[in-house]
Amino acid sequence: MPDTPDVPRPHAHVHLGVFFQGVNHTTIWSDPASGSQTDFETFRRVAQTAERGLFDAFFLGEGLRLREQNGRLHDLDVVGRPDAITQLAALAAVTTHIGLVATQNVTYNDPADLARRLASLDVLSGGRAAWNIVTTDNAWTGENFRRGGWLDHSQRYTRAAEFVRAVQAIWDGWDAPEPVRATGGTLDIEVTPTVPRTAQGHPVLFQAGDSPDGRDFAAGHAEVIFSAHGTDFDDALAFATDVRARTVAAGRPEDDLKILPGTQFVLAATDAEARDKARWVKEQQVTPATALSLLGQVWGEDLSHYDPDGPLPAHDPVIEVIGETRGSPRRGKRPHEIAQAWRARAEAEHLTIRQLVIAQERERGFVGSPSTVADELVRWVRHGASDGFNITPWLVPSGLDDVVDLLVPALQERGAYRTAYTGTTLREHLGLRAPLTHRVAAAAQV
Ligand SMILES: Cc1cc2nc3c(=O)[nH]c(=O)nc-3n(C[C@H](O)[C@H](O)[C@H](O)COP(=O)(O)O)c2cc1C
Repeated sequence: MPDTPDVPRPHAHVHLGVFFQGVNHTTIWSDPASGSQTDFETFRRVAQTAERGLFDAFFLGEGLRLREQNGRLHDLDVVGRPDAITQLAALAAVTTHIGLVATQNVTYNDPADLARRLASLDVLSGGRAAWNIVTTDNAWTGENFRRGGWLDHSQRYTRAAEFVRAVQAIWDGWDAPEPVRATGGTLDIEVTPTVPRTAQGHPVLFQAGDSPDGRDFAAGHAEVIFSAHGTDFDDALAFATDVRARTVAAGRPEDDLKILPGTQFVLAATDAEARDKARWVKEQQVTPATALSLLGQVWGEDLSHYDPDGPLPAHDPVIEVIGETRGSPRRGKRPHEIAQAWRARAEAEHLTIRQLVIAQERERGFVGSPSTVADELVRWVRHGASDGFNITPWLVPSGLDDVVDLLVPALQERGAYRTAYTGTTLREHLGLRAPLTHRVAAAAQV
């Protein structure tokens, strides 16, 4: 790619992570080749494949309580996933370079405990750990914890900032003469650090949360932002531009915060074949049970006795608003309006329940031959729409094989992907500077 102002980052490389989604219907769990979402063998194969592909990181989300709909579990197709830090500790033993990212929330954890567990993972993995900081957007998780309930949106980010400052102080305070004291509206603690400093200073800080408060929090504290802007270039560029402006406003260089959107790749020998495959993937993702479960969220009742290959319910939804707190991506929206639009579409296009739910599924990610997708990824990073991608394979554990065997070489041919790991820590893989608190401390000493 030529060195022109039209290409603002002509030498930028693509960073890749793999997002193992333990629940949700992005992964096809019904395929005969699918592994179990709780079996270590599935995690091991995905992590080792990603490491073979020289990925920066293996990434796990977190859910401390199963999703519910009208008092019933409604995780789609599979239910339950093991604790992230425990899984990653096991993976540290069977990998050598890949970063290990644990999503952990700040609403229900405690800083001293979480600082210790994350630092332990970082020490034991030789500086490969990261913490994806989330606030958790549902109330029912709070019922699991002694504080009960949850915090409202702005309080969650106040708590997040106090929590992260406390954790960093604990990590940085390892050799300090006095215990670390951290106070604020949501905490008041005095901690003697228990784990030595790590090979990368301290774990890398990721963040996932998309509101203005969430973006400001990332701009102030995080080193990588995991976003949901991973399908449309213009949308991703607008997000990246906004986040970089916030990073500069927080007094940091704009490239201090790397942007890795979650996304999905469907690859085949030709673009046309990939489009056919993408249609098939979408159909497999929405199983009959998933179609009825997603429909039930809109109607506000259990519709599992309906025929997924039959028409939509003739009656209206039994709720006025889709519950804020029960794990629906359409939460807060008006079910009567959605039902009306869905019925109209089903009638006009002669769609059954399942066909309609499939048609309503949003596009996710990139579809094409390895060379088409590689060109597109290079365009994204070299035009600043992201620094790379956090890929959710649609099948585990084998769904990453073609990415590593076909897409990675295509990126390497374009000079946009490493050909070997040059460092050992996740901070080095991502090209990050020293932790922010270390730089601030060093500047204060000059
Ligand atoms: C891409 C992305 C991934 C997320 N992953 C998780 C997760 O694994 N566990 C969790 O509890 N919350 C997760 N969240 C939710 C956030 O923690 C946050 O509670 C939610 O986005 C609401 O905050 P916001 O209004 O700032 O976006 C995620 C959010 C985003 C945008």
